[in-house]
Amino acid sequence: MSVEETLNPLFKKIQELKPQFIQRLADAVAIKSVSGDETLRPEVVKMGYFLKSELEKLGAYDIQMKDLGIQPPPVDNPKLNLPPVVLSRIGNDPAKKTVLIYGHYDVQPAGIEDGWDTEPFELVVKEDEDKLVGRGSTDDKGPVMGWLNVLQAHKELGLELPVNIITCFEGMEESGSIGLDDLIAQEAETYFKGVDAVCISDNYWLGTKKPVLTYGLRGCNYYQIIINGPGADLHSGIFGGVIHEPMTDLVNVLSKLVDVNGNILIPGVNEMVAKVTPEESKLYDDIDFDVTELNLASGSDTAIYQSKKEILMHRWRFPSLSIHGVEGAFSGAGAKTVIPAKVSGKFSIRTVPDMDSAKLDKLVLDFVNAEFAKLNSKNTIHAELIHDGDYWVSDPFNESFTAASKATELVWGVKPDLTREGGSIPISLTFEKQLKTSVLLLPMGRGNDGAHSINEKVNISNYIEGTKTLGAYLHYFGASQK
Ligand SMILES: NCC(=O)N[C@@H](Cc1c[nH]cn1)C(=O)O
Ligand SMILES: [Zn+2]
Ligand SMILES: [Zn+2]
Repeated sequence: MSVEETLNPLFKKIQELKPQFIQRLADAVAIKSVSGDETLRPEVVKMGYFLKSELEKLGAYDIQMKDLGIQPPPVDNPKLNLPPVVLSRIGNDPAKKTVLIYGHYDVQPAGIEDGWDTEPFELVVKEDEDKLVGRGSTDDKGPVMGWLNVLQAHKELGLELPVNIITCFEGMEESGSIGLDDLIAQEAETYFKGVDAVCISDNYWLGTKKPVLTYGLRGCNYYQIIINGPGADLHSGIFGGVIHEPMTDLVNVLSKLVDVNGNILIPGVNEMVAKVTPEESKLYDDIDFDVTELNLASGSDTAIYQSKKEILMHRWRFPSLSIHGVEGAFSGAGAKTVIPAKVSGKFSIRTVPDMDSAKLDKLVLDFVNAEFAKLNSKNTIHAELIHDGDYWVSDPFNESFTAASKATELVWGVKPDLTREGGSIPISLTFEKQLKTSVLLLPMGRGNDGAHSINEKVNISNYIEGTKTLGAYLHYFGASQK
């Protein structure tokens, strides 16, 4: 039987199970597994056990909830446990290839007060708009549920899986994948022995119409600058103008890092970036994208660059520096006249080939300290790296990408574009190095899904056709020579 003949009943079954698949995503979204909020750590752990229970029902075995120990500083609670990594196996046939599926079950923070139209942790099904709205719907609970859906459809059909599967689902991806590097190194020759390919579904199409396969990611080095001043928050009418203010110092230092056109101002950073070659430049010509897609996805007309090539290069292959927020400052409604006593500014740099992470940290931290010294403030500063993760670029023409390309073309009726991505999945490079195997990024969602933003969604069609694509990928990959 051809792969396509096998896939026909599988696709029918996936279609038939659509209501159950949506319910599975709703159950997952309802768990507030925000890894960046220490108070919600029990919810992250609950989400890990939700996956364990689903995997058990779907026939996975040797399920191991890997304990990664205590979360290292900086952290408020010095005894905070990291959430478990969920390892499991489905199938152990030496004649079949083995695919490691990685996904993350933690999500970014979300609150209705951020501007969501609906409760972020209640999945809203909008059939008329083809949307499932809720935190994690596209990043990354939708795709993780997609893999479970594939297992369920096979089980209900009595259809044999074409490959052995190993799952590796983590709960700290949105917070730097703390602890996972070491686990992968430890398990490379044990639990993960014999893996032929790693498949990650944790990214997006470039736009809204054309599917893509992704062969590159930027890295991310995340920093904070803590400025300490008076012993307590103070009245600005009494102390304003007569003491050095931490917030003023912080704003001054932050303003030196990047200009309004996104140019990084820290000396030495841009010099580390690999030069664009004529061959690389040509790769951008055929990609289906333009500035209107960017404007639609950002919900604005605020693009710095107008040409496709400049936008994509600045998203994929040049570094960027974003200032994310300030902890400790007044941020509520109204007009509180306070001088915050201690503030912490958070920013990150998306890294690209050939930047050296340790060298970058030194350049950044030395620069921040030097700029603060120029202020002659009597406040104190502490600048530090919170977490880092490497960039990754791979070969998009290997067997795993070929299988994914066939799967995508079968489901969506069009050959996928080959893209890189501006976001980061720090563990991609670790898998490639430690398991000495290829990594493929096979996205489910669209470029306008609003990952990390308000009203995050996955289109219902992407959730269902994406599930089919994941299933088809396993079959095409399983059918190629071991
Ligand atoms: N879907 C991948 C993703 O959103 N990754 C995060 C990873 C990260 C790095 N530092 C904090 N989170 C991203 O922001 O790219
Ligand atoms: Zn993600
Ligand atoms: Zn994310």
